[in-house]
Amino acid sequence: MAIFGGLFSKEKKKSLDEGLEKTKESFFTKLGKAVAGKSKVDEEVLDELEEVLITSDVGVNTTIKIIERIEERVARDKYLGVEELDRILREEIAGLLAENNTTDLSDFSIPQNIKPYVIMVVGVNGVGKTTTIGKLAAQYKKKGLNVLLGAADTFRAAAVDQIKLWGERVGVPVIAKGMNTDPSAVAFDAVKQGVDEGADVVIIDTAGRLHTKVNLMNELSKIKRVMQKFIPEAPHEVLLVLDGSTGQNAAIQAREFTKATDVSALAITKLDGTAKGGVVIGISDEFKIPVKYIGVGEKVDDLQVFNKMEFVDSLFKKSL
Ligand SMILES: Nc1nc2c(ncn2[C@@H]2O[C@H](COP(=O)(O)OP(=O)(O)OP(=O)(O)O)[C@@H](O)[C@H]2O)c(=O)[nH]1
Repeated sequence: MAIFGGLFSKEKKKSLDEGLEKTKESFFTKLGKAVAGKSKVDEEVLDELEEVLITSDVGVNTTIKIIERIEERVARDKYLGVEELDRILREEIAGLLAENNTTDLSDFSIPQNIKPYVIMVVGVNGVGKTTTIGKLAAQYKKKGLNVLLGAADTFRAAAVDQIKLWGERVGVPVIAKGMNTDPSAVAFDAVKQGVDEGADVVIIDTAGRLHTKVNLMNELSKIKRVMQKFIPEAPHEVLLVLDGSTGQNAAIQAREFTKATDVSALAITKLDGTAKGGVVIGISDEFKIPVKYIGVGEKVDDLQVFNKMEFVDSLFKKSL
């Protein structure tokens, strides 16, 4: 597979620790300030900790849960030294995420008994949808799967060009009809071709117009209806892409989208360039939909399969 010699970087793959560097740095700086000069975890320290979690984009509801758990521990253990706060916080966050019964993927895999496995990708403009599709296609291709992409984001000419470019880079066919064509017609053709040619995975890009607009939701419903003419169960996955660097905005988008369409998986991108990575904790806690992927860079191999415990471990590992 010569193409991957050039496609996947020869440099050492970016680790999760590297990807979360900014989040970690900011989090521990704030935490350090919060406990400076204190010896035990008391109400004042907990108030400061609450502030640290909220300003780290963990989200209000998840922050309250974490603080309540630590309060219970303080009440139980009577005395907790501030030097234990890191460990306790890590345990409580890990415990909280473990209670969300979503299953983490172990690698980039798709169910073996579904062919083609149809993934419809949704999300607002600029969150990294097309990039995520390209990265996913590359991972599936690397596994020897036949992938086909559908350029159903026909709202902007650049979106069609961008996905075509990814198709060329990765070496997978792209079904496109150009700008302003009917997105459901593109989805129809992509799924039909996927079936005709025995593709393993069909990934459909969709327009990222404002999720509050009823017409976008109608459009997504139409795309679904049309592909269901070929495969009644399609799409097998609706992947919502969120931009992690927008912090709480990403959580708001997740709420809006999940109300409007049956999202079945989440991808949170751009964690490398931000100190707002705490948003992943809030989103993993709040939604019963699995966070399947996280983006930690622009390169093709900077998409990682999300693992809750690895994420928490990495967040609390202080140095690289
Ligand atoms: N640093 C970083 N940049 C990313 C990541 N994922 C995507 N990007 C960048 O984010 C920008 C937007 O990504 P696109 O894939 O064009 O986003 P989109 O949602 O398809 O946007 P539209 O095509 O405008 O709808 C691009 O410059 C990507 O390279 C990531 O994980 N880390």
